Amino acid sequence: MTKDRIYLFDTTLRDGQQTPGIDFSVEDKIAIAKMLDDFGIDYVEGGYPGANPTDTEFFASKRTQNASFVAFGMTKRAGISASNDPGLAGLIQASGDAVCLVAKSWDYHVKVALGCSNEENLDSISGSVQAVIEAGKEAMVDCEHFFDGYKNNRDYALACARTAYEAGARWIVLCDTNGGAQPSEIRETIAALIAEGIPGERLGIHAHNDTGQAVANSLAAVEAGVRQIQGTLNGIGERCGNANLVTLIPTLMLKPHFSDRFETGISLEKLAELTSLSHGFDELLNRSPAAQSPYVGASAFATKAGIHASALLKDPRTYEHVPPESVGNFRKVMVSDQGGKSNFINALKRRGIEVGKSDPKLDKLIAIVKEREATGYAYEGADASFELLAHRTLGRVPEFFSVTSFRVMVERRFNAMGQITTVSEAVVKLVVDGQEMMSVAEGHGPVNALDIALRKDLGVYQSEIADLELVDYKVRILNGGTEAITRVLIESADSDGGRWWTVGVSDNIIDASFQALMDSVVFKLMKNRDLAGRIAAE
Ligand SMILES: CC(=O)SCCNC(=O)CCNC(=O)[C@H](O)C(C)(C)COP(=O)(O)OP(=O)(O)OC[C@H]1O[C@@H](n2cnc3c(N)ncnc32)[C@H](O)[C@@H]1OP(=O)(O)O
Ligand SMILES: CC(=O)C(=O)O
Repeated sequence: MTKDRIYLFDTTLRDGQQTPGIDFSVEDKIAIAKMLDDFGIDYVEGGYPGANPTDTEFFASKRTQNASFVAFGMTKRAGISASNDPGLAGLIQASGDAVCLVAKSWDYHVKVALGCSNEENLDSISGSVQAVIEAGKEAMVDCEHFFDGYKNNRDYALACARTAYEAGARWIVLCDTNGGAQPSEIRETIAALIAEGIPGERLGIHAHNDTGQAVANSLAAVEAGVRQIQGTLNGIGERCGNANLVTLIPTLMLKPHFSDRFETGISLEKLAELTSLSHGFDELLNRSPAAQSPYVGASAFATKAGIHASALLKDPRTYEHVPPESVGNFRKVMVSDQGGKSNFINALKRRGIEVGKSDPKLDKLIAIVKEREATGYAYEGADASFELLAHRTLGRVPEFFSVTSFRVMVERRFNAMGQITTVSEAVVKLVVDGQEMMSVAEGHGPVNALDIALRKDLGVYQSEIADLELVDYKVRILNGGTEAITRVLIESADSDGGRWWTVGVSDNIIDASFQALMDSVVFKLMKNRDLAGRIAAE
């Protein structure tokens, strides 16, 4: 059976740019356009040339090799011809293969926002589309507020779509601009439009997520007959965002309900890069990927529940709707107080630690983890501390060094210039190879001072930890008040590209930090000896 082609249109660089808090530079835009182009997106909408210096510079040359490069802008103003409208001229002259024109399709907006007659708006649509086509470019029209317009004045909304179609627009894109439409309304409206003679292969959908249904509305539109979907990476966009292409693409490609009938321009090999595309984009935005994102989140294929882990290990299909590797993600069976033996055996096996299901040491490890989690530890986010605990319980951690005591002082005083200054100093006493040593250090804060002192002189091990770096430090107060229990999580990295998390818990923040720092250093020494850190994918 031949499949219908679904065209994917990305508006990350245009509607995504309208997200509060997001402001791309030209360099960002170049990098994102390349990511989208390499991935196999059909249309990359780059922005609004002429609206601001960034977009104008971005459109100085074509920024995609395979994807169609699209300039966005509004239809010509009423009362002037297309050739006399400087805004439209700027769009047409900008580098790019296509122009996407935003046009009013709700008569209320024509009256209130444009202040012209309904006929003048229709004339702006046809005149602008014709001007784009005459310039040798593909024209498409984003019918703004189409679904609201259809509810309020069906005939006028249809007239706008028909005018764009008859003027030769390749795509007439139906926009749920305010994001309030429901899937059933989308389906019914599109069916009516197709019944009026505008074919589905010329229709697109642009859905906003104000009721959390942008993806559902886009899929409903496809079921109703549209063949172009507009959306953004990770669902960014104005207000609550746009339809998330990172969710839509795997649904179209992996769910038989869609994949039996439709195909996209993306290969299955590229689909396996989806998680890296999504996370790479978050990296560029300087934000952490959302753990619960469908398909690509760190939790998308994770389980803490013992019953789930047990079944997953027998056959992953028991608790997975698609194979994680199909989207470049991976299965994660975590250890926590929600886990049973299967979680632990699997987590240990991944780290190269074999233990039998009936080994009493396994029961002991599970009991320790559950007991510690009850007091505030969280091993699911502290892989290295879990691994060390497992090695210790199974009796396999060398005694590299021991800390006999530490002391941390924080002093607030006036400096020589008479300004108030806060100084942190730490003293650590430890025994390495039978030799007692003492290190003193000052730091930006008490934890920093302690870290520097601990790692200042580790005797024979000093050169081994030279490339150890602390890259993140998180503190969580587990119950209120100044005598609260504190959980500290530390992320460490080394020059091999290794990254690991350690945890400490105490009613004293310095003590909690010390535990996490100690685990980090010991883990590094174990890792250097290939005794830890050999984590295999599940
Ligand atoms: C639903 C959407 O997401 S549509 C995209 C929205 N995105 C943006 O607006 C981002 C980029 N926009 C901009 O930088 C500016 O709006 C510009 C540069 C395009 C225009 O700036 P200005 O000329 O100062 O106009 P301003 O932004 O104040 O108002 C928009 C004008 O366009 C008119 N207009 C709006 N939509 C259309 C349309 N589809 N066709 C013709 N004219 C339109 C409005 O009536 C208004 O005209 P007025 O100034 O005579 O009242
Ligand atoms: C065009 C557009 O972004 C909208 O109508 O939402």
